[in-house]
Amino acid sequence: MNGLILSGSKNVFEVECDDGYIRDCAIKGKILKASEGYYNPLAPGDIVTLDDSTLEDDKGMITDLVPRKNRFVRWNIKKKEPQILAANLDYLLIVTTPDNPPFRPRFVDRAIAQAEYEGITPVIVCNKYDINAAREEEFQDRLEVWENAGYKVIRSSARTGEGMEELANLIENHLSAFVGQSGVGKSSIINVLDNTVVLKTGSLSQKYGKGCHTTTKGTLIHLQIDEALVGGIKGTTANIIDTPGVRRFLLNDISPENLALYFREFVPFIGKCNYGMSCSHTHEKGCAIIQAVEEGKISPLRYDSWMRICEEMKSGSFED
Ligand SMILES: Nc1nc2c(ncn2[C@@H]2O[C@H](COP(=O)(O)OP(=O)(O)OP(=O)(O)O)[C@@H](O)[C@H]2O)c(=O)[nH]1
Ligand SMILES: [Zn+2]
Repeated sequence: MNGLILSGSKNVFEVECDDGYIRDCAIKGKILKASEGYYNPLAPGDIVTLDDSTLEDDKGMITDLVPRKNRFVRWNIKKKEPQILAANLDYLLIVTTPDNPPFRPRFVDRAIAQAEYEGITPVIVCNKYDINAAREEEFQDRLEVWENAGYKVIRSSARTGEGMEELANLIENHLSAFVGQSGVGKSSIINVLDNTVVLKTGSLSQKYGKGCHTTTKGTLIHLQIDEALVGGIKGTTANIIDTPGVRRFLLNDISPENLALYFREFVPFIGKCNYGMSCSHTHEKGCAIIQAVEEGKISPLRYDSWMRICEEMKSGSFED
């Protein structure tokens, strides 16, 4: 039988099995090959195979991992290992705010780059759009820069409901993961999309005798989207992985030399510099990327962001 990983830590995983039961499962025998070198072997969104012969009503053993479509990974600076936050995603919803917590465009740019690297579609959800700081020019400019580069930006407020229909229509029938700093409003958004979710997770925990909803680990949640958000249609669902709020988001598996490949609007110019692929795009004469910045084809804000992320990767020191 197969199952879907809802949550888990290093050893025990909550698996929603094809027969509808949710079981606590450990991995049978050695670690899974596909996950060697990672902090966690499995993540919410993973599909696994269970050992039929040892299956109990509430327990089981994981024998295999069904190959992933993609996975969203971050470098876990404390554990010094890459950490898989979610697997098999359709969208990565990068939640940010104009203020409170402070706007961190580079957090968003890093998350976009990592999503591009993994082949996941990133979407920027600018929550708390109701607050005054959202009116500031610098902030508005950034949102436009992302839009001009080809990314979808949803201006949302869990407080006023703005943008919630747009978000609901995007995520319906898909699997998406939220990433963002702590306090940007991920849980609040989920509660607006489905105001029964708290109740539902509560009864689920009760049924299985444990409190499974902590914010320290990612959890896959089945949403029944509020019908008012989807044109009055009942029974619209979406799957969401709520990842723990992170203060910093560090890139994994991407080198400073390759970073430009994951800045979408840089790609048409890569390889066209006078020094070809050995160009560092920082000072060289005849650099196609610098020229694109000068001609307004690449935003100076994104170029600056790219340069700072390159520098922090080389130096190993991170500001925000
Ligand atoms: N003004 C305003 N406040 C909001 C909005 N969304 C959330 N908040 C507030 O922001 C605070 C943090 O919201 P949460 O939903 O707990 O944030 P979170 O991203 O889930 O935080 P973590 O669980 O720590 O990762 C709460 O006090 C919310 O009431 C919004 O759209 N506008
Ligand atoms: Zn160049």
